[in-house]
Amino acid sequence: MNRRFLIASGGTGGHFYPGLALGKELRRQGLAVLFIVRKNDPAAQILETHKLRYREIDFTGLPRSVNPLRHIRFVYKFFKSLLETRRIIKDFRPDAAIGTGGYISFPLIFTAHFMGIKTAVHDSNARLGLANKVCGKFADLFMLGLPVKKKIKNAVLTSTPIRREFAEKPDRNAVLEGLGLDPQKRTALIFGGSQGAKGLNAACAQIIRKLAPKLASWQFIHITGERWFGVIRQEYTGFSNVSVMPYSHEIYALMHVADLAVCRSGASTLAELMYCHLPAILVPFPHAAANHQFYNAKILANARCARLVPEDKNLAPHLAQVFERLTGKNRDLYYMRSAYSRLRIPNPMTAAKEIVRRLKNL
Ligand SMILES: CC(=O)N[C@H]1[C@@H](OP(=O)(O)OP(=O)(O)OC[C@H]2O[C@@H](n3ccc(=O)[nH]c3=O)[C@H](O)[C@@H]2O)O[C@H](CO)[C@@H](O)[C@@H]1O
Repeated sequence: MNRRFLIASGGTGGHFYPGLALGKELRRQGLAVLFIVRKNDPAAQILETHKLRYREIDFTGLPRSVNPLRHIRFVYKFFKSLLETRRIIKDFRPDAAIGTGGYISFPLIFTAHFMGIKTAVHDSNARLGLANKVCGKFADLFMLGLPVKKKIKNAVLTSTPIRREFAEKPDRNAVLEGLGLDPQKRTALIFGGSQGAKGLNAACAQIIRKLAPKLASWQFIHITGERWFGVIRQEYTGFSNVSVMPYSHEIYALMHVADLAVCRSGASTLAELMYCHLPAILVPFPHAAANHQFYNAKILANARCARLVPEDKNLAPHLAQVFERLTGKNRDLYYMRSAYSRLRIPNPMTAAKEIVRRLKNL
C-alpha cells in the first residue's frame, strides 16, 4: 500500500516553503501527503494552487502579553488542537509525521509520538526555534538545514530544500537587458527577506547614490519589498544603472546573473546563495528569534563565502566600506565564489529528495 506522510507547516515563508518542497517531492514519488496548517494561514491558498491537500487546526503560538485571558485562551486552543490533530491522524493514518518548524509542528509531533507514529522535524536555521527544541525531544529524526553547535538527538544535516526553478540557468544577457541594464557590467543584487528590509533599503540607497559615479563598471538591482518601493524608487531618480522593483517572483534568475548579493540571512536565502555560489554581504535581521539570522550568516562568513555586517547605528558606513572593497577588487569576489565549493553542506537542490529518502527509512 502507498506510504502516507503528514506534514505540519506554514507560518512564515521561511517555515512553509521547505515544507512545500518536501510535499511536492513526496507526491512526485507517488506517496500520499496531507498538510496540517493553522486556521486562516495564507499557506492554505498556496497549497491549493499546488493541488496539495490540507486540514486546518485552530492553534496559536505562546502569547507574548501578560494578559491572563490570552493565556487561558492559549491553553484552551492548545488542548483543542491536540484533539483536532488526533482526529486527523486517525482519519489519514500516516506512516510518519513531519514538522518543518514554527509552533504548528508541536501539536502534530507531540500527538503523533504518543500515538506510536514515527516523527521527524526539519529546522532550517543555525539556532533552533522554540517549537523544534521541544519537538526534538520526541522526534525519531531531526533534520538540519545548517550545522548547529548544540548536540541534538537523531540529528542529520540535510540542508534546506529550494525551488526547482533555481536549477534552470538563465540567459544573462536576456535577464539584464529585460531590466534595462547592461550585460557588460557587473551586477549587485540587493534584497531583504520575503517582506523587504527597511534599514537595509535605506543604507543601500544612500551608499549606491554616493558610490555610483565611482563604480562605473557596476549596476544594481534593488528589490525593496512592497512597502518601501515608492520611497526607494524616488531615491534613485536620475540613476540609469539601477533597476528597482517591489518584489521578484523570479529571484532565482537574478541570483544566477548577479556578481554580488547584499541581503538578509534567512535560511532559504542562504540555501539559495549556496546553490548559486553567489558572494554576499549579509546583514542579519537583528530581531529574529534567538538572533538566528546572525548565526546563519556566521556560517557563510566563517567559510569566507560572505561578509557579515550587523544592522546597528554604523550600518551605512560599515556597509559602504565592505561594499567598496568588494566592488573594487574582483579577486575577492572570485575567492568568495570559489569558497562555496569547500562548504560541507549538502546540495539544497537535492535536499527534498534526501529528506524523503530518510523519511521512507524511518
Ligand atoms: C524575519 C525572519 O525572522 N525571517 C525568518 C523566516 O524567513 P523569511 O521567509 O523571512 O526568509 P528566508 O530567507 O528564509 O526566505 C525568503 C525567501 O523569499 C524569497 N524572495 C525574496 C525576495 C523577493 O523579491 N523574491 C523572493 O522570492 C527568497 O528567494 C527566499 O526564498 O524563516 C526562516 C526559516 O525559519 C528564517 O531563517 C528567517 O530568519
